[in-house]
Amino acid sequence: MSRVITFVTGNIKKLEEVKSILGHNFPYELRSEKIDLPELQGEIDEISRIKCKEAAKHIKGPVVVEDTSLCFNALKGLPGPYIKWFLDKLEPEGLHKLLAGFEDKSAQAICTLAFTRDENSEVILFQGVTNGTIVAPRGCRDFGWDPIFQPDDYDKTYGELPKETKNKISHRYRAVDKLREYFVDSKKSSASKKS
Ligand SMILES: O=c1nc[nH]c2c1ncn2[C@H]1C[C@H](O)[C@@H](COP(=O)(O)OP(=O)(O)OP(=O)(O)O)O1
Ligand SMILES: [Mg+2]
Repeated sequence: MSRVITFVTGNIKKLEEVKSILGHNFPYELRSEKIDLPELQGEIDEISRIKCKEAAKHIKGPVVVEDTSLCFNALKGLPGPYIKWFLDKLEPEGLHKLLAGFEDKSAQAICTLAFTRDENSEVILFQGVTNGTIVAPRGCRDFGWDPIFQPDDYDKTYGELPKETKNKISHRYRAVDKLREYFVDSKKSSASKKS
């Protein structure tokens, strides 16, 4: 496989986090391309697979895409993959208020990375989940719903935690770590085949 993988995303904050989590310990060059890909309705895995195929059609080479869901347990997993549209209209305050009538404020942040070599290859998914609680907004408002998501075992929201801490425990960290492992291992086995 060529040494370049293109990360197709319209979200600069995601890109920053993925690059910082990957660090220098990744055997491929990650380039980014900003394309607003269609995201169909459906289940998380299916949305990611189709988004990835779409990206591969544009790039004509190895691509990775990312889709982030925020699932409220009291709402049986909604907003889930539709979090972007809920956030745009309701802002973090309104998202928190959605749960006003419910005792259960627990939620799951889910990052799904989808990789394919090209349009006709299979799509491989790497998923990371971080459990937490939805709270009234606190902290930095730079990135999406960070101010209302308080990960389990922490008394601060993603928006209050230092970036380095978020990047060690986040849904994105857990997904990127699986992807890195996959590529580091596949690099090792192709190197050993050559020798
Ligand atoms: O760690 C995060 N902390 C807080 N907010 C976050 C995070 N990660 C994604 N988000 C927001 C961005 C978007 O409002 C929605 C996911 O939607 P999602 O379609 O995956 O992202 P997007 O459209 O911004 O970028 P892309 O071009 O990669 O699809 O949640
Ligand atoms: Mg999107």
